[in-house]
Amino acid sequence: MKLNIFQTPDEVIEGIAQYFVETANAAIQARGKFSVALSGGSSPKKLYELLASTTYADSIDWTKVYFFFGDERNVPQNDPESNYLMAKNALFLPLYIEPSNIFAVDTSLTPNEAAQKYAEQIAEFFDDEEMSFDLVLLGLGDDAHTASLFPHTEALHDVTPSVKANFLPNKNIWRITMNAPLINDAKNIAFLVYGESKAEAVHHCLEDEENIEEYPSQLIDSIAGETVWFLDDAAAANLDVDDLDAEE
Ligand SMILES: O=C1O[C@H](COP(=O)(O)O)[C@@H](O)[C@H](O)[C@H]1O
Repeated sequence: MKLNIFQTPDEVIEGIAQYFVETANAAIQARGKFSVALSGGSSPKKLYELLASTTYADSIDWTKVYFFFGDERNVPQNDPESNYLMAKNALFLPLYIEPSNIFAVDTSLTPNEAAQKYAEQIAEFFDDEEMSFDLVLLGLGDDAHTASLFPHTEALHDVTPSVKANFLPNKNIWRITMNAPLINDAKNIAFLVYGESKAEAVHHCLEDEENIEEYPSQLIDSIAGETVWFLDDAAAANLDVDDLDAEE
C-alpha cells in the first residue's frame, strides 16, 4: 500500500493522470494492450477530461486500451447517473475510442443477468490469460464504499473473482459491481480520493481496525501488484501519515 498526498485536488488529478499514462504505456510495451476498469461517481470526471485533453491525449496509443467499469448503477446508459455516460462524455467521445474497446455493463438486463453477462465478457476478454486487469481505478464514498461494495451488503462476502448484482437495502436499489477478489487480482489498483468529506472514510479504511462490514474499502489490496492511494491534503487530514508509507 502506497500513499501519494498532494496539496490540492488539481494536483491529485495531475498525479494520477501521470500514473495512468505510465501504467498504460508499461502494459502496452509488455503485453501489447492495456486493460483498465474505470471508477464512476463524481471524482474521476476531471481525470478523464485531463486524459482526453491536448496535454495527455497523445501520450497513449488509445487503440490498445480496453475500458471496463468497476461498477455501474442500475440505470439506462443515457441516464445522468450512469457511470458509462460520464466516461463516454469525458473520455470516449473526445478521444474517438472505438466501441470495440469499450466494455459497458448491459443495464437493459436484470441486475443479476447484467452481472453474469459482464463476468462472461471479462472472462472472454482475458481468454486463456490470467484474469487480471492492468489497472483498476477506484473511488471512495463518504461511507467507505468503493466500486459498489457498500457497507453491510452481500457482495462483501464473495471469495471467488466475479461481477455481482449487489442490493443496497438502505437505498432500495441494485448496483452491478466487480467484487473484491476480482479487483484484488489486478496488477495495479489506484484510489482517487479528494475533498474533506472523505477524510473520515480515508482514516477508517487505512488506519482503523479491520471492520469490513462498516468499511468495505478495507477489502481492497492488490495481491500480486501495487495499491496506490492518491489523496489531497483535505482527504488525508485525519491520517497519522508518519505511521504510513506516504510520499508528499
Ligand atoms: O457510487 C459510486 O461512488 C464511488 C465514489 O464516488 P464519488 O462520487 O464520491 O467520487 C465511486 O467510486 C463508484 O464508482 C460509484 O459508482
